[in-house]
This record gives sequence, C-alpha cells and structure tokens, in this order.
Amino acid sequence: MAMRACRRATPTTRVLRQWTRSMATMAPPVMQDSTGSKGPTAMVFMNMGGPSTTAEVGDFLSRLFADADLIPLGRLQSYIGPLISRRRTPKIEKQYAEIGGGSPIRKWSEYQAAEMCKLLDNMSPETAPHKPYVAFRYANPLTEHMYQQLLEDGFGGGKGGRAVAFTQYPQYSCSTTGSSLNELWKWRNRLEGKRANGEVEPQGSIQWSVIDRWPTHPGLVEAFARNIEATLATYPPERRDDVVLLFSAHSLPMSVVNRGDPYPAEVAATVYAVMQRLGMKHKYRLVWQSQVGPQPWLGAQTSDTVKNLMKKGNTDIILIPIAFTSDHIETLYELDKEVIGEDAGGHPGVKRAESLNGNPVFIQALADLAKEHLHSGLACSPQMALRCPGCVSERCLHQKEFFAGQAKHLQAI
Ligand SMILES: C=CC1=C(C)c2cc3[nH]c(cc4nc(cc5[nH]c(cc1n2)c(C)c5CCC(=O)O)C(CCC(=O)O)=C4C)c(C)c3C=C
Ligand code: FES
Ligand SMILES: [Fe+2]
Repeated sequence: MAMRACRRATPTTRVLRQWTRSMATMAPPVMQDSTGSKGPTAMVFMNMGGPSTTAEVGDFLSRLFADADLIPLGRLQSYIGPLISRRRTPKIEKQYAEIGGGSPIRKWSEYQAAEMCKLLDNMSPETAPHKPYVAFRYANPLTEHMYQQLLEDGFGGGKGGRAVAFTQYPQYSCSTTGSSLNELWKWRNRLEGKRANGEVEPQGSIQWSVIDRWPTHPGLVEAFARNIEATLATYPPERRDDVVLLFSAHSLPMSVVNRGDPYPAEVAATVYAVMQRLGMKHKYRLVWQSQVGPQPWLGAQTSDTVKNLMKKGNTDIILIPIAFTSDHIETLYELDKEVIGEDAGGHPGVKRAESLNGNPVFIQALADLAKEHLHSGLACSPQMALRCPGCVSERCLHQKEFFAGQAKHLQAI
C-alpha cells in the first residue's frame, strides 16, 4: 500500500516525466558535430519565481524566508524563517487570489526562454541547438529540478556540455542574482561529478558561464522605451509633454545598500539610458516599492511619491516597473490595485506602462545578449568577481571563484 502511494505521480513528477519524454529525443552534448556546431547549449533562465497557484504560496514564502542571502536571520534562520512565512501566508494568499490565483512568472519565463532559443538557433548556428530551461529560487521549477533535468538530458555527468546561467534580473543584486548563483553552485556541487573521495570531478562536468547583468543593453532600453511611448500616446497631445515618468523598482533594505550592493546604481543606469533614448523630454524620478518588515529600506517609496505628486497637482503620471521583466504581484497587485487604484483614487491620469512579458523587441534583446555572450568567450562579467565591500559570506566567495574560474574551460567559437 505504502509502496503504491509512493509511486503515484504528483503533478510535479508528471510534468517532469512528460518533459523528460519530450527531451529524450535530444542528442547528447557533443563539443563539435559534423555541421561544426558546438551545441547543444543549455540556456538557463534564473529568477526568483512565484507561486503559480495560491496553494503554492506557503512553500514559496517558506523557501524565501529560509534564504540567508535574501533575509539573513543568523543562527535562528531555521526557526524564525518558518514562523514569519507561516504568519505571512494568509495575507499573501489573498493578494495572489486577487491577481487571478497565482503569479504569471512561470508562464512568462518559459515562453521567453523558448522563444529566445528559437531565435538563437538561427542567429548562432555555431552553438545550436539551444535548449531552454527555467530555474527558480523559491518556486517550481526549482534549481535542483532544473539541474537534474540537465543531467537527464545528457549534459554533464561525465559527458560535458555547455550551459549558460542567464539571470532574468537585468540589474545585479546579491539578494537576487547572487542568491540564484549561490543556489546553482550548491546544486552543481551536490549533483555533479563527485568522486568517491568527495572531490568534484572537473572533467565531463557542465561548463558554465553566466550572463550576470545587462542593465543598459540597447535592446532592453528599446523595449522599455517603446512601452513608455505607447502609454504616453494614450494622453491627449496637449498634456503629453507634462506627464511625469515614475520608474519603480523593488527596494532594498539599507543594510544591503550599505554593504555595497550594486543594484541601486545599476537600476539608476537603466533609468538614465531609457531617459536618454526618450530624448530627456520628460520629468522623471526613480522610486522604490515593496518594502517588507520594520527595518529601514531605500526610498523614496513609490506609493508616497504618487500621493505627493498628486497633492502638488501632477495628476498625469506613468509608473514604469524597471527592475523586473514580466508581470508579478508587485505590478499586478501593488502598483495596479494599491498605488493606482487606492493611493491615486483611481485617477485616470495615473497609468502603468506594460511589463515586457512577451514583447518581441524584448525577446530579440534576450537573443542578441545571449549571442554576444556565447561568442565572447567570457565566463561572467569582470564586475561579478568583485565582492561587496561589506560581504562576509563564504558562499559568495566560493561561488564567484567557481563561476569566474570556468573561463579556463570555455572554448572559443
Ligand atoms: C529586482 C527585484 C527584487 C529585489 C531586489 C528583491 C529584494 C528583496 N525582496 C525581499 C523580500 C520579499 N520579496 C518578495 C516577493 C517578491 N520580490 C520580488 C523581486 C525582488 N525582490 C518579486 C518579483 C516578488 C514577487 C514574486 C511574484 O510572485 O510575483 C516577498 C514575498 C511577498 C511578501 O511577503 O511580501 C518578500 C518577503 C527582500 C528582503 C529583498 C532584499 C533583501
Ligand atoms: S553580499 Fe555581495 S558579494 Fe557577498
Ligand atoms: Fe522581493
């Protein structure tokens, strides 16, 4: 009886089995085939993920509050983390219920990765075929499942093969991309090429490289600019030039900012590049949203800013989510329902630019960026090797050494 219960497929295992079957026809990694291609190349989209259904909110939050790279709770992490996540679950479940019952991050990530790979197969035959994977930090498909899938698909496990960890956060923060890379590095060590004596086998394991940041990539800037222009076009021409552009990014605790995290500077770089592309024709500000808990966070807060601007008579405002590439609870609930709906009193002049989601200009940008990376021979950006001035994390140290050290295994194309 117990055996039968164990064998019954859960929705997750069913999806994994179907996926495994569909991937079974894939050729195992070869370094050079008769067409001269060095593919297949695994393109792994890394992001935090979100609960696809309200039933997954509890697990999502418990993983999130267990992550010491995001929320460091010291030696009490494994005790306090679950307490906070359990207390927070009902409130967050309600928010996901209000945006249609779950986060669309998985749908968009899988679509973006698959569409980018189709473009890349034409643009970079030298590294084709490109195989899309998604690795989430706190929701399915989790990093460990993605890694197991890579091995089942014939990458690594003594056979080698090339994989690119492509962060879907355009701006680098140690709490986001850094955490995903620490997780990837952890599972790489657990799942790949351990010898009996515990040493990691360098031969025949996956050759990793990382696209770790892309805050001012011209394609990204173009995609943001076009969405802003489309929203500007909805205002009467005589009001258009006076619309205030309010770029909104997820905030960081001041403790993270003061540790020297690169994210605030990189978000500001994106904003400036978009403003330059728009000809610097509008008033604008970069503001910060989604603060959690009692400690000080980077401001000014998005919701306060909208209220203050409106008090001062600026009632034509476009909110632009600038640090995330698809819709999620922060755009669909916090901006659309709380800021635009309640704080702005539903004023028709306060609008939001669409998220990048399935925008073809954005998907092309992802492909351009991936091609540039694959042909660069770089393991990661030079910037990734430098730790935050205030970093004391051994995980960061070893993870950065590992990924930067992959340069010696990468072959020129
Ligand atoms: C660039 C994006 C993000 C940064 C930087 C970021 C930092 C950060 N976040 C928390 C705490 C929480 N974040 C939560 C949800 C959440 N965070 C982001 C993005 C960034 N976070 C997104 C897109 C989401 C929602 C995902 C979705 O399903 O749509 C949550 C959970 C929700 C809640 O309880 O309010 C927490 C908690 C910290 C502490 C932090 C920096 C250190
Ligand atoms: S916290 Fe930034 S490198 Fe460790
Ligand atoms: Fe967050």
